Amino acid sequence: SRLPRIGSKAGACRLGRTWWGPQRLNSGGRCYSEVMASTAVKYLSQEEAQAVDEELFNEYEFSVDQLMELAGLSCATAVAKAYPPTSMSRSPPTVLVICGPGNNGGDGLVCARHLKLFGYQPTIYYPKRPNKPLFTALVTQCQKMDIPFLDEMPPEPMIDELYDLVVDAIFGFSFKGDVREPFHSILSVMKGLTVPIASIDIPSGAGTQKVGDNWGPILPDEPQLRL
Ligand SMILES: NC(=O)C1=CN([C@@H]2O[C@H](COP(=O)(O)OP(=O)(O)OC[C@H]3O[C@@H](n4cnc5c(N)ncnc54)[C@H](O)[C@@H]3O)[C@@H](O)[C@H]2O)[C@@H](O)CC1
Repeated sequence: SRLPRIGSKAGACRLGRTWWGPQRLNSGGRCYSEVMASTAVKYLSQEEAQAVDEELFNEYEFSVDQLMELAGLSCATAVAKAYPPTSMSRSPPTVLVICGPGNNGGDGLVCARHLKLFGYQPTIYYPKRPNKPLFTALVTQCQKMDIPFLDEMPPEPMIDELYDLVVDAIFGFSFKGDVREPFHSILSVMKGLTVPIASIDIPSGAGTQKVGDNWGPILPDEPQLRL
């Protein structure tokens, strides 16, 4: 069963003053808290999410791996709240984490590691791996925790049969243009899935400028958990 839409982290942001200083996120001359006054959750546009990122790097001097660890842990925590292991049909519940070629994929690797610690049985599909120490280290850490990596994207019926949940860590706010292979084929398979999909930041392939309006060019129109 799919859950109602839930937003947090970079794709959406809770009402109230956030620790990185929401007044910097302006919209039409109004400060962020005014923009959000009438709603409990505000989705961030691509520019807003990137501006938060820039500020964290440049002014607060966070490193990528610090932020990625927090992002992945937050996502695993959100999954565990929305789909507690005790509520799933299998024990331990099985999760397929599909990782893309950028930092969103890195968030997925970290998320998989924490899901394992939270009592899930994650499996990773990571078809396009950047040759950078940050990502090779994340892969090593998952391997050391006996999290298996698939060589191929399983077909739709197999995913529905073998996994309780899919974590979509393919693209975040740097996605643009038409989806290139191998991700076009991967997203086509995901579109037909009946298991719930938890997307990190935004559903992969969705236009970030239309967050909240149009999530469905690639993934199912049904509700998804967005982290
Ligand atoms: N910027 C950062 O350092 C951090 C970013 N994080 C998360 O990572 C995400 C942004 O990371 P990135 O900037 O690496 O970008 P993404 O992970 O969104 O994607 C960039 C990658 O996707 C590929 N790509 C883009 N459009 C494509 C298309 N149409 N078809 C096929 N491939 C395509 C690019 O070539 C690049 O390899 C955010 O959503 C953010 O939450 C977190 O890890 C925290 C740290």
